[in-house]
Amino acid sequence: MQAKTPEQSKTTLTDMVLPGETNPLNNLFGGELLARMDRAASIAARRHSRRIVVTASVNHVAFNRAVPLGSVVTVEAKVSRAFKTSIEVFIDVWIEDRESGNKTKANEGIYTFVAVDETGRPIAVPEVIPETDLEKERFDAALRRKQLSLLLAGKIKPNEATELKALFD
Ligand SMILES: CC(=O)SCCNC(=O)CCNC(=O)[C@H](O)C(C)(C)COP(=O)(O)OP(=O)(O)OC[C@H]1O[C@@H](n2cnc3c(N)ncnc32)[C@H](O)[C@@H]1OP(=O)(O)O
Repeated sequence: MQAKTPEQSKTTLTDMVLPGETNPLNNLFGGELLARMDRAASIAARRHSRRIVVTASVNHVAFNRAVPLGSVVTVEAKVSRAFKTSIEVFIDVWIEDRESGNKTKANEGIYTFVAVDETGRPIAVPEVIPETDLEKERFDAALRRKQLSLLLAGKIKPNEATELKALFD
C-alpha cells in the first residue's frame, strides 16, 4: 500500500451560513458546524484510504469564534496520521471577510475515522508522509491523541498510554 501525503487528502468545503442554521444569537449552530466538519473530514479520510470510512471518535473541537449569519465559511480537512486501520483528520475552519476576502481562522477539530470493508470490519490503510512543519507537528502528536481517546473510551488501560505517561515523566 503506497503511503500518501496529507495534501493528497485535502478537502475544502465552502458554504454560507443561512437562517435555518443559526442559534438564537444568529450565529452558526454548533451541531451544524460539527456536521460540516464531519462531512469534509470523512471525504479526506476516504481520499486517503480509498475505502468506506466511519467516524470512530471526535477527539477535539474548539469553538473559538462565533460564526455570524451570512458568513462564508470554509472547512478544510487533511489527514494528519494513519495507524493500522484508523485515520486522524485535522479540520480547520475559516471565515472570509466580505470586503477584503481575507480569511480568519474561527474553529478547529480533530476527528478519527476507521476504514472498513463491506461488512463493517476494520481494514488496513496507507501510511502518511507529512511534508510541512505543521503537518509534521500534527503527525508527531497524533499517537498521544489516539491513546487519550482510547483511554477515555475505556479501550486501553492507563499503563498502556505510554505517550501520555511520557508527558509527566
Ligand atoms: C454511532 C454512530 O452512528 S456514529 C456515526 C458513524 N460512525 C459509525 O457508525 C461507527 C460505529 N462504530 C464502529 O463501527 C466501530 O466501533 C469501529 C469500526 C469504529 C471500531 O470498531 P472496533 O471493534 O472498536 O475495532 P478495533 O478495536 O479493531 O479498532 C479499530 C481501530 O479503531 C481505533 N479506535 C477504536 N475506537 C477508537 C476511539 N474511541 N478513538 C480513537 N480510535 C479508536 C482503534 O485504535 C483501531 O485503530 P488501529 O487499527 O489504527 O490501531
